[in-house]
Amino acid sequence: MTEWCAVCHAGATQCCSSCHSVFYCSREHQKQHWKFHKVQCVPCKLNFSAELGYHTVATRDIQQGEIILKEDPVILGPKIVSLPVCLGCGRRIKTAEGTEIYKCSSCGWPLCGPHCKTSPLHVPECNLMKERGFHANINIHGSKKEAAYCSITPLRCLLLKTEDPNKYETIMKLQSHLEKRKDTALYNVFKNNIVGFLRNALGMTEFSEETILKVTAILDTNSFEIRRSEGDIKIRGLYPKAAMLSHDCKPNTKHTFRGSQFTLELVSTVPIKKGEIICVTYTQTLWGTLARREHLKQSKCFDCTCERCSDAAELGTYLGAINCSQCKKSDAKAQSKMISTNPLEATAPWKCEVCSHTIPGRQMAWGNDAIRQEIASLDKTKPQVLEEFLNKYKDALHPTNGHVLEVKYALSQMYGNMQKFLLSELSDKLLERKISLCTELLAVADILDPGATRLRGLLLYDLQAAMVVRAKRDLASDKITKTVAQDIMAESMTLLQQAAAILKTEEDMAQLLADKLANLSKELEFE
Ligand SMILES: C[S@@+](CC[C@H](N)C(=O)[O-])C[C@H]1O[C@@H](n2cnc3c(N)ncnc32)[C@H](O)[C@@H]1O
Repeated sequence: MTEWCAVCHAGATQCCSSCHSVFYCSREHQKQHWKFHKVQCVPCKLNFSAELGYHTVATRDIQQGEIILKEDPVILGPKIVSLPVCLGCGRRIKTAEGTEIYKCSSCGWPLCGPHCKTSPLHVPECNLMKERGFHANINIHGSKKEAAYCSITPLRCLLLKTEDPNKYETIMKLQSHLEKRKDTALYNVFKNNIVGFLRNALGMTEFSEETILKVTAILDTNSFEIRRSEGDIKIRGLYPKAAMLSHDCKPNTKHTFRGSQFTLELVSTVPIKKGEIICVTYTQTLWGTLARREHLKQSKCFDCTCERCSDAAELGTYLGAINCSQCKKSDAKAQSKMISTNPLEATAPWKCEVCSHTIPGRQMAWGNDAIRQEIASLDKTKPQVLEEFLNKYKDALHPTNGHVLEVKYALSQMYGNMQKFLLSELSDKLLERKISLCTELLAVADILDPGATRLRGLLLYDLQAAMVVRAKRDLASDKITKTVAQDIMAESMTLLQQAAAILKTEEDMAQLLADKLANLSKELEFE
């Protein structure tokens, strides 16, 4: 196929080596065009299909760990249901016993302090509320989520209509699924509180109920959740280019949010071939298919049919599986697994792979909900509570069932990291437990969240740290020779280097890992 020069439209002989999607007749024209092209130069392009709608595909082979896209948000704001956050910077507002929280003197919304009053994020809404005579009266109670925040991000989008019409138009072009959402129980609630607040309390009658609900639905369909442990931030943002990424339950990218602008950085976690779809996950990797598909249907209005969802064994991980109660009666050792007879149909019966015992799909869904609620109610500060949970369900749930993995992951993070369970203070038994938890979780992550993913990075980091402590103890008690200890230390160094390569894009981990690598290098030099 003939390509044409982006500058003079003559037949082109060369293309941009970075994105492979713009062509030139000569080096001179490529140089001339760079000042326009550099802002659009990404190794991906937009495609459309009946199944996915708009989605993004690679325009050249992309290596693992490459930055594919950097994008600033067009809007940032609180989530629909949010813990109290500062409307100036997005940080969590914490209330200490007996202390007053700071509130904006103009509009009454909680802020970190006077400096956040003039934040560009907050000024437009603050001016509007002041102008319309609205003063918020929010009482913050500890860590209770506040429904009042639900209107703020839609309000910020609507204010762009006059402040920045181009951004407003970009937002309004995004997919909303409004027709599917409109008559749901959730959107009936939004009619009262978001539409009611904006039109009645703020007098924004220039925006119809339909437009306000559309903006709300666009946010629900396209927002990225922004989590940052540093600064305790959990808000949402709209990134129109990144919003074109489709979902897959085994994604090939990860993303982080950098700096005070919350710039989204999309990084490939595995090598991606030219023409392949570049995807993210809109849900949780360690959830089973029933839970993931239900979440995607509710929040993003589609039925996921990806390779993982279509496979009852979840690519061999058996993440949704339970143990068969009938088989166990005849053979206590058998771990016969029950999996769905049709994973793309939530009500399909589940069947034992060995004895054909079946249970209705609805019963599985109830069981999963009950266990999810039980996990939510567990005291996550006490490892023994989580160990008791695992013990209680060891006969019923398969060892790699998503509920079990969620609790095992929490335990792997507690052992070695929390007060009274610091790595150097762990008993030999608990140290062994930490190593086996990390190893088990890594085996699943290697399949479902492979490559340079945060989950694998954190697990590799934790695993190597525990291996180093165990090797030192074993050497001190003459259980192993110095040569064996050195081999283990070298293996740990390899794991740490892998973790560092994966987590170097994570702002909160980069420095910690650099220090760790330096320390371990010194230890490796030991006699
Ligand atoms: C953030 S938007 C992505 C852009 C969207 N495809 C468009 O055309 O504007 C999310 C929506 O894309 C569609 N989508 C994304 N991933 C999908 C998938 N794996 N299967 C089916 N639809 C998908 C769904 O309609 C979903 O609500």
